[in-house]
Amino acid sequence: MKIFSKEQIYEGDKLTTERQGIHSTDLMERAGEQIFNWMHLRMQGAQVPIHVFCGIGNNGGDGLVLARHLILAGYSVKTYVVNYSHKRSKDFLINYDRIKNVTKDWPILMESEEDFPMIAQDDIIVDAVFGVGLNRPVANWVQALFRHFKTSNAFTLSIDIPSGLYLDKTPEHESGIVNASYTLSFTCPKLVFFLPETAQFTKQWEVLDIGLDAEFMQTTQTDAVIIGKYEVLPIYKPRDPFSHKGHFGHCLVVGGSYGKIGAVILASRAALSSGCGLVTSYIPKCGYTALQASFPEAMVITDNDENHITDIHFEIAPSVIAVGVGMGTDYKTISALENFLKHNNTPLVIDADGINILAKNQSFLKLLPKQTVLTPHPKELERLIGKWSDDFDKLEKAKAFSKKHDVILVIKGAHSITVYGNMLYINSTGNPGLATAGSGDVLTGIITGLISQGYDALSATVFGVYLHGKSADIAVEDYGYQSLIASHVIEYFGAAYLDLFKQPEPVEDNTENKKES
Ligand SMILES: NC(=O)C1=CN([C@@H]2O[C@H](COP(=O)(O)OP(=O)(O)OC[C@H]3O[C@@H](n4cnc5c(N)ncnc54)[C@H](OP(=O)(O)O)[C@@H]3O)[C@@H](O)[C@H]2O)[C@@H](O)CC1
Ligand SMILES: [K+]
Repeated sequence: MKIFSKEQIYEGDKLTTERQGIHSTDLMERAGEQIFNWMHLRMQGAQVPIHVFCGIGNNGGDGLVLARHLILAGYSVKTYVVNYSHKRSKDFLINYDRIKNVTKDWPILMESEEDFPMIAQDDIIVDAVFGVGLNRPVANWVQALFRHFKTSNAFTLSIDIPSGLYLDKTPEHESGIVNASYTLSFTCPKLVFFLPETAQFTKQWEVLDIGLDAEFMQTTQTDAVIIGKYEVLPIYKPRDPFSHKGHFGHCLVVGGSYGKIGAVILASRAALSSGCGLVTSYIPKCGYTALQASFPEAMVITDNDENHITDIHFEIAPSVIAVGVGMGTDYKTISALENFLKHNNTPLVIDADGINILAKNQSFLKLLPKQTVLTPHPKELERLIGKWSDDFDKLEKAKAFSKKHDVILVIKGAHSITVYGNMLYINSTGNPGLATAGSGDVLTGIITGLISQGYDALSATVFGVYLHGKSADIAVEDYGYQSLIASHVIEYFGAAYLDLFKQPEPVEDNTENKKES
């Protein structure tokens, strides 16, 4: 699913009215009606007090349309205008008149804290104060209103975006943002729903289709995409019934150190379970028995050193090499990595201490083959690209780093984001159960295994991140968040692959994107 920019949203709006021969007020009517239908389906006429807070722009206009429909359907509604500016939008004013014609009274005007109404815990708040048009800090009294929403503990439904969130930057003050229980977003989800600093402001979200022009939706290129089943299905390579293991490549996993051989076992098993033909693990001597005993499908090459990788030298011709899991940053390992990189032309996936070594020795970066995949967690990313001031700055720095070194970066997190050049691929699968030892090693193995099967590095990364999360989503049904461990994620890969061909999820459902409340 595409994530449109602010400019693209306004452009889509304009094109739709032109091409469908409708007025912008009609589009607003559709938007408000969609929200009404969503609420009506769930509330079935229940007489719960609903407080609809409207701004003075088009987000407020949506709120007025909704309030009118709710009133006409017999709900108990109070409508407020949060009068933060006198510059009212044209479509707001049209709907301001329309609601007056229905209620024979103007909505309640709010201009300061004295105007705040009582809101009981069992009431419903509709937040139509600011939409995507927010472009400067929210006035203090409006921030106080948002705090008033929060302290009421009432269910808060935000229209399009929780008010106070910008589309393209991190807000100045956390207290100036509505804490939405649910957000109904038009046309596409917003990037801020996926970033660590702002994701917390909506517990769940859903996209409502307001019928924007189909050609615009299909042909507009966006620089951010959400990766769900529909996006990965075209990537999937079906198996030829006459294929044999030689067709799916040979992965070499280099890593491990005394006490951290398990990381290599996990990555190697994950590579094989993701479908590669052969796996060889390259480890210090101390891990030989553990690896052979726990993972008999692997072949093993040992370093001359007992406890560390000190030389990366082999006679085989792998199709892809993973480096770094459990490897440590011993000075002999650093020099082994440098020598290896100087001679290597095979595609690489680098994780964990491999990334830490690159971060401290940035001259090694120019030795990487094109489209090397790096899978840092946030701390490793910071070491690699430097500190960032906020999430948007982080993404800009990651893009610049990716372009400069021609690498694919996976920013691991609740919504892992693959960055390549200017593009962001935001993963929709995964759950808090993945915050557990070894889950990163498993991801490294999957991506490596997919590259060895002939997926290009970017497709392998995007698909690998998706499968990793999907496998955890299926496994968590059996283990719960607390008991899920990295090995389970490997065991459930099969189910994750099979899930690709289950009945496709309906677009409205979006269950992959709903967070735990
Ligand atoms: N295609 C779609 O998706 C559709 C979208 N629709 C809806 O339109 C919404 C966008 O509406 P919008 O452009 O009128 O902006 P909105 O957020 O209502 O803000 C209003 C104005 O407030 C101002 N302002 C900004 N910051 C401020 C501040 N801190 N304090 C005070 N004032 C501030 C700023 O005006 P300015 O003063 O800068 O000229 C801004 O324009 C969108 O989210 C969706 O709900 C649907 O109706 C139909 C189809
Ligand atoms: K809003």
